[in-house]
Amino acid sequence: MIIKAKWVSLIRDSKYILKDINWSVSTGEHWAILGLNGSGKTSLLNMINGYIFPSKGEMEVLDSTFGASDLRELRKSIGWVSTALQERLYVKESAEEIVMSGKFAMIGLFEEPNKADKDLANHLLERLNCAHLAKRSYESLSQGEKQKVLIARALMSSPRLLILDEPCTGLDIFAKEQLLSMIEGLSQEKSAPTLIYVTHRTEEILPIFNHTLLLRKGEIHSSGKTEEVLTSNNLSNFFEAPILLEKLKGRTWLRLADQ
Ligand SMILES: Nc1ncnc2c1ncn2[C@@H]1O[C@H](COP(=O)(O)OP(=O)(O)OP(=O)(O)O)[C@@H](O)[C@H]1O
Repeated sequence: MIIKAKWVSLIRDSKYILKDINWSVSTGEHWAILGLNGSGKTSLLNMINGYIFPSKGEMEVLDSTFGASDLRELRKSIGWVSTALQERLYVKESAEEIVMSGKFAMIGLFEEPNKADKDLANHLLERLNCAHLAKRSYESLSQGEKQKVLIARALMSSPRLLILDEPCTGLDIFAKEQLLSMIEGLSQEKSAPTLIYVTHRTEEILPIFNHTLLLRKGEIHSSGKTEEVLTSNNLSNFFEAPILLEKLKGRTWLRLADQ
C-alpha cells in the first residue's frame, strides 16, 4: 500500500477544499491526477506529504498514519518535484549541490556531503542526461534542465513515491517530449518508485500511468484504470463540455467538439 485515503476532507473558512476523498494507490501502479485549476490538486499533494492534515477522514501514506509517525522520516521516502519547490531553492548553488540536498529531503545542504553523496548525485545527473550541468549554477539552467535536476534531487533519497507536479509547465514541445521520455525510462527501472503525475493536460499522461484520478471542485469525479477513465463520455462529463478525443501511441489528445 502506497496511499490510502479514507473519507478525507479538507475544510478551510467553512468551505470544502477536498471532500470525501476515497483513494488507494498500490505498489506497481503509477497514477496520473488530472484536474483543472483550483480543483484541489495541490491541497491533495500537501496532504500526501504531511504538510496539511485532513479535517475529516484518515490518510495513510507508505504505511504511516498521519499523527502517528515521524513526518521527517516519511518525507525522505517521498520525492516531490514542483514549481513551488523551485522558488524555495538556493538558486546560486550548482546543479550538483541541489541534487545532493535531496538526501536530507530539505532545502539546502545541512550536512557536509561525503564522497558517496557526490558520486550518487553525479550518477543521477548522468542518468537524466545532465552530467554536463553538474557545476553550473541552478539559476543559469533552462526550465527543462531545471526540471531534470529537480527529479535527480528527488531521487537522491531513493524515494518509494515520486510526485511530479505539472513537470512540463513552461517547457517547449521538444523539452517536454524529452522530459516525458525520461520519466518513461525511469518508470521502467527495476527499483523505480511509484509515480504520481499531476497535470491538467491529458496528452501528458503516458501509457505507463496505468491509473488516473479525475479531480473536480475538490471531489473525485472518477478514478481507476486510465483507459476506462479517459474516454470521450467520461471526459465530456468531467469538463461539462462535449469532448472529442484522439489516441496516439497510447496518449490521449483532446478537442472541444463544438470548435
Ligand atoms: N488555506 C486555504 N484557505 C482557503 N482556501 C484555500 C486554501 N488553500 C487552497 N484554497 C482554495 O482551494 C481551492 C483548491 O486549491 P488548490 O491549490 O489545491 O488547487 P489546484 O488544483 O492545485 O489548482 P492549480 O492547478 O491552479 O494549482 C482553490 O480555490 C484555493 O483557492
